[in-house]
Amino acid sequence: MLENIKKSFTESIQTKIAAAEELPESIEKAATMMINALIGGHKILTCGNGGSAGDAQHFSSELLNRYERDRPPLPAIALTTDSSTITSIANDFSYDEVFSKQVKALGNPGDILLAISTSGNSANVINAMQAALTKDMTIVAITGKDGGEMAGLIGENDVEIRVPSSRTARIQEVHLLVIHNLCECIDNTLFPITDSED
Ligand SMILES: O=C(CO)[C@@H](O)[C@H](O)[C@H](O)[C@H](O)COP(=O)(O)O
Ligand SMILES: [Zn+2]
Repeated sequence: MLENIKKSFTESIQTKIAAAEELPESIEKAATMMINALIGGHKILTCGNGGSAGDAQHFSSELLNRYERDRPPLPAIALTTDSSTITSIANDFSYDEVFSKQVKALGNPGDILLAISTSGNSANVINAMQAALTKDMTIVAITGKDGGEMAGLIGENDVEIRVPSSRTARIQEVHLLVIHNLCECIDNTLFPITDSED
Protein backbone atom coordinates (compact mmCIF):
# COMPACT_ATOMS: atom_id res chain seq x y z
CA MET A 1 0.00 0.00 0.00
CA LEU A 2 2.75 2.41 1.01
CA GLU A 3 4.53 1.80 -2.29
CA ASN A 4 1.37 2.60 -4.25
CA ILE A 5 0.83 5.80 -2.31
CA LYS A 6 4.40 6.91 -3.04
CA LYS A 7 3.97 5.94 -6.72
CA SER A 8 0.86 8.15 -6.98
CA PHE A 9 2.81 11.13 -5.66
CA THR A 10 5.63 10.48 -8.12
CA GLU A 11 3.24 10.07 -11.05
CA SER A 12 1.35 13.22 -10.10
CA ILE A 13 4.58 15.24 -9.85
CA GLN A 14 5.80 13.88 -13.20
CA THR A 15 2.49 14.73 -14.87
CA LYS A 16 2.75 18.27 -13.53
CA ILE A 17 6.34 18.59 -14.81
CA ALA A 18 5.23 17.47 -18.29
CA ALA A 19 2.22 19.82 -18.12
CA ALA A 20 4.48 22.72 -17.12
CA GLU A 21 6.36 22.19 -20.40
CA GLU A 22 3.30 21.83 -22.62
CA LEU A 23 0.43 23.89 -21.23
CA PRO A 24 1.44 27.49 -20.34
CA GLU A 25 0.67 28.95 -23.81
CA SER A 26 -2.78 27.40 -24.01
CA ILE A 27 -3.54 28.45 -20.41
CA GLU A 28 -2.45 32.00 -21.29
CA LYS A 29 -4.75 31.98 -24.35
CA ALA A 30 -7.67 30.71 -22.23
CA ALA A 31 -7.03 33.33 -19.54
CA THR A 32 -6.89 36.11 -22.16
CA MET A 33 -10.18 34.91 -23.68
CA MET A 34 -11.80 34.92 -20.24
CA ILE A 35 -10.41 38.33 -19.28
CA ASN A 36 -11.64 39.88 -22.53
CA ALA A 37 -15.07 38.28 -22.14
CA LEU A 38 -15.40 39.54 -18.55
CA ILE A 39 -14.28 43.05 -19.55
CA GLY A 40 -16.94 42.93 -22.29
CA GLY A 41 -19.67 42.16 -19.75
CA HIS A 42 -19.96 38.48 -20.69
CA LYS A 43 -20.09 35.45 -18.41
CA ILE A 44 -18.54 32.00 -18.13
CA LEU A 45 -20.66 28.81 -18.06
CA THR A 46 -18.94 25.68 -16.73
CA CYS A 47 -19.70 21.96 -16.96
CA GLY A 48 -18.25 18.47 -16.45
CA ASN A 49 -19.11 15.10 -14.89
CA GLY A 50 -18.02 13.53 -11.59
CA GLY A 51 -14.73 15.04 -10.45
CA SER A 52 -14.96 17.48 -13.35
CA ALA A 53 -18.38 18.65 -12.08
CA GLY A 54 -16.57 19.49 -8.86
CA ASP A 55 -13.91 21.35 -10.85
CA ALA A 56 -16.60 23.26 -12.79
CA GLN A 57 -18.13 24.39 -9.48
CA HIS A 58 -14.73 25.08 -7.95
CA PHE A 59 -13.94 27.50 -10.77
CA SER A 60 -17.34 29.23 -10.79
CA SER A 61 -17.24 29.75 -7.02
CA GLU A 62 -13.81 31.32 -7.27
CA LEU A 63 -15.16 33.78 -9.83
CA LEU A 64 -18.44 34.49 -8.07
CA ASN A 65 -16.89 34.85 -4.63
CA ARG A 66 -13.11 35.06 -4.52
CA TYR A 67 -9.88 33.25 -5.32
CA GLU A 68 -7.07 34.40 -3.03
CA ARG A 69 -8.06 37.96 -2.25
CA ASP A 70 -11.18 40.08 -2.03
CA ARG A 71 -12.34 41.74 -5.24
CA PRO A 72 -15.68 42.41 -6.95
CA PRO A 73 -17.68 39.26 -7.84
CA LEU A 74 -17.34 38.00 -11.41
CA PRO A 75 -20.11 36.30 -13.47
CA ALA A 76 -19.93 32.50 -13.80
CA ILE A 77 -22.55 29.76 -13.66
CA ALA A 78 -21.86 26.05 -13.04
CA LEU A 79 -24.38 24.03 -15.06
CA THR A 80 -23.90 21.05 -12.72
CA THR A 81 -25.75 22.25 -9.64
CA ASP A 82 -29.50 22.59 -10.29
CA SER A 83 -30.78 19.09 -9.51
CA SER A 84 -34.37 19.90 -10.55
CA THR A 85 -33.26 21.07 -13.98
CA ILE A 86 -30.74 18.27 -14.45
CA THR A 87 -33.08 15.46 -13.35
CA SER A 88 -35.97 16.74 -15.46
CA ILE A 89 -33.87 17.05 -18.61
CA ALA A 90 -32.36 13.57 -18.00
CA ASN A 91 -35.82 12.12 -17.26
CA ASP A 92 -37.75 13.75 -20.11
CA PHE A 93 -35.04 13.84 -22.78
CA SER A 94 -31.60 12.38 -22.11
CA TYR A 95 -28.65 12.77 -19.77
CA ASP A 96 -26.69 13.76 -22.86
CA GLU A 97 -28.69 17.01 -22.97
CA VAL A 98 -28.40 18.14 -19.33
CA PHE A 99 -25.80 20.80 -20.14
CA SER A 100 -26.67 21.68 -23.75
CA LYS A 101 -30.24 22.71 -22.88
CA GLN A 102 -28.90 25.03 -20.18
CA VAL A 103 -26.35 26.48 -22.60
CA LYS A 104 -29.12 27.17 -25.13
CA ALA A 105 -31.17 28.90 -22.39
CA LEU A 106 -28.42 30.89 -20.65
CA GLY A 107 -25.64 31.39 -23.19
CA ASN A 108 -25.24 34.63 -25.14
CA PRO A 109 -22.80 35.61 -27.90
CA GLY A 110 -19.45 36.46 -26.33
CA ASP A 111 -19.95 34.21 -23.30
CA ILE A 112 -17.45 31.42 -22.69
CA LEU A 113 -18.12 27.73 -22.05
CA LEU A 114 -15.54 26.10 -19.79
CA ALA A 115 -15.93 22.41 -20.73
CA ILE A 116 -14.06 19.95 -18.52
CA SER A 117 -13.52 16.25 -19.32
CA THR A 118 -10.51 13.99 -18.77
CA SER A 119 -11.42 11.78 -21.76
CA GLY A 120 -12.89 14.44 -24.02
CA ASN A 121 -15.63 11.93 -24.76
CA SER A 122 -18.48 12.76 -22.35
CA ALA A 123 -21.54 13.15 -24.59
CA ASN A 124 -23.23 15.80 -22.45
CA VAL A 125 -20.08 17.96 -22.47
CA ILE A 126 -19.66 17.49 -26.24
CA ASN A 127 -23.30 18.51 -26.76
CA ALA A 128 -22.75 21.57 -24.54
CA MET A 129 -19.84 22.58 -26.80
CA GLN A 130 -22.01 22.18 -29.89
CA ALA A 131 -24.75 24.28 -28.27
CA ALA A 132 -22.19 26.95 -27.33
CA LEU A 133 -21.04 27.18 -30.95
CA THR A 134 -24.63 27.74 -32.12
CA LYS A 135 -24.88 30.60 -29.59
CA ASP A 136 -21.67 32.29 -30.85
CA MET A 137 -19.92 31.56 -27.60
CA THR A 138 -16.26 30.59 -27.41
CA ILE A 139 -14.95 27.44 -25.74
CA VAL A 140 -12.19 26.70 -23.27
CA ALA A 141 -11.89 22.91 -23.11
CA ILE A 142 -9.80 21.30 -20.37
CA THR A 143 -9.11 17.68 -21.36
CA GLY A 144 -6.60 14.82 -21.17
CA LYS A 145 -5.77 11.53 -22.92
CA ASP A 146 -6.09 12.17 -26.69
CA GLY A 147 -8.62 15.00 -26.31
CA GLY A 148 -11.39 12.69 -27.53
CA GLU A 149 -14.24 14.07 -29.62
CA MET A 150 -14.00 17.42 -27.83
CA ALA A 151 -10.65 18.09 -29.52
CA GLY A 152 -12.34 17.92 -32.92
CA LEU A 153 -14.77 20.71 -32.02
CA ILE A 154 -12.11 23.28 -31.15
CA GLY A 155 -12.02 26.15 -33.65
CA GLU A 156 -9.45 28.92 -34.02
CA ASN A 157 -11.25 31.17 -31.51
CA ASP A 158 -11.39 28.38 -28.95
CA VAL A 159 -8.67 26.68 -26.95
CA GLU A 160 -8.05 23.18 -25.64
CA ILE A 161 -5.82 22.66 -22.61
CA ARG A 162 -4.93 18.95 -22.81
CA VAL A 163 -3.09 17.38 -19.89
CA PRO A 164 -0.41 14.95 -21.14
CA SER A 165 -1.53 11.83 -19.26
CA SER A 166 -3.80 8.84 -19.82
CA ARG A 167 -4.88 8.38 -16.17
CA THR A 168 -8.10 10.10 -15.13
CA ALA A 169 -6.95 10.84 -11.57
CA ARG A 170 -3.58 12.29 -12.64
CA ILE A 171 -5.32 14.40 -15.29
CA GLN A 172 -7.78 15.75 -12.71
CA GLU A 173 -4.93 16.70 -10.38
CA VAL A 174 -3.51 18.93 -13.12
CA HIS A 175 -6.96 20.26 -14.05
CA LEU A 176 -7.19 21.84 -10.61
CA LEU A 177 -3.85 23.56 -11.11
CA VAL A 178 -5.03 24.84 -14.51
CA ILE A 179 -8.19 26.24 -12.92
CA HIS A 180 -6.19 28.02 -10.23
CA ASN A 181 -3.84 29.39 -12.90
CA LEU A 182 -6.82 30.82 -14.77
CA CYS A 183 -8.14 32.47 -11.58
CA GLU A 184 -4.73 33.93 -10.82
CA CYS A 185 -4.34 35.37 -14.35
CA ILE A 186 -7.86 36.88 -14.19
CA ASP A 187 -7.31 38.47 -10.76
CA ASN A 188 -3.81 39.77 -11.53
CA THR A 189 -5.00 41.38 -14.78
CA LEU A 190 -8.39 42.75 -13.74
CA PHE A 191 -7.50 43.63 -10.16
CA PRO A 192 -3.72 44.17 -9.97
CA ILE A 193 -2.29 44.60 -6.48
CA THR A 194 -1.34 48.22 -5.90
CA ASP A 195 1.82 49.19 -3.97
CA SER A 196 -0.22 50.11 -0.91
CA GLU A 197 -1.70 46.56 -0.78
CA ASP A 198 1.68 44.83 -1.19
O1 LIG B 1 -13.44 11.73 -10.27
C1 LIG B 1 -13.51 10.71 -10.92
C2 LIG B 1 -12.33 9.84 -11.12
O2 LIG B 1 -11.19 10.39 -10.50
C3 LIG B 1 -14.80 10.27 -11.55
O3 LIG B 1 -15.91 10.75 -10.79
C4 LIG B 1 -14.91 10.82 -12.99
O4 LIG B 1 -14.91 12.22 -12.95
C5 LIG B 1 -16.17 10.28 -13.68
O5 LIG B 1 -16.01 8.91 -13.93
C6 LIG B 1 -16.52 11.03 -14.97
O6 LIG B 1 -17.77 10.58 -15.44
C7 LIG B 1 -15.47 10.90 -16.06
O7 LIG B 1 -15.85 11.73 -17.14
P1 LIG B 1 -14.79 12.40 -18.14
O8 LIG B 1 -13.68 13.01 -17.33
O9 LIG B 1 -14.29 11.30 -19.05
O10 LIG B 1 -15.58 13.43 -18.90
ZN1 LIG C 1 -11.65 11.79 -8.76
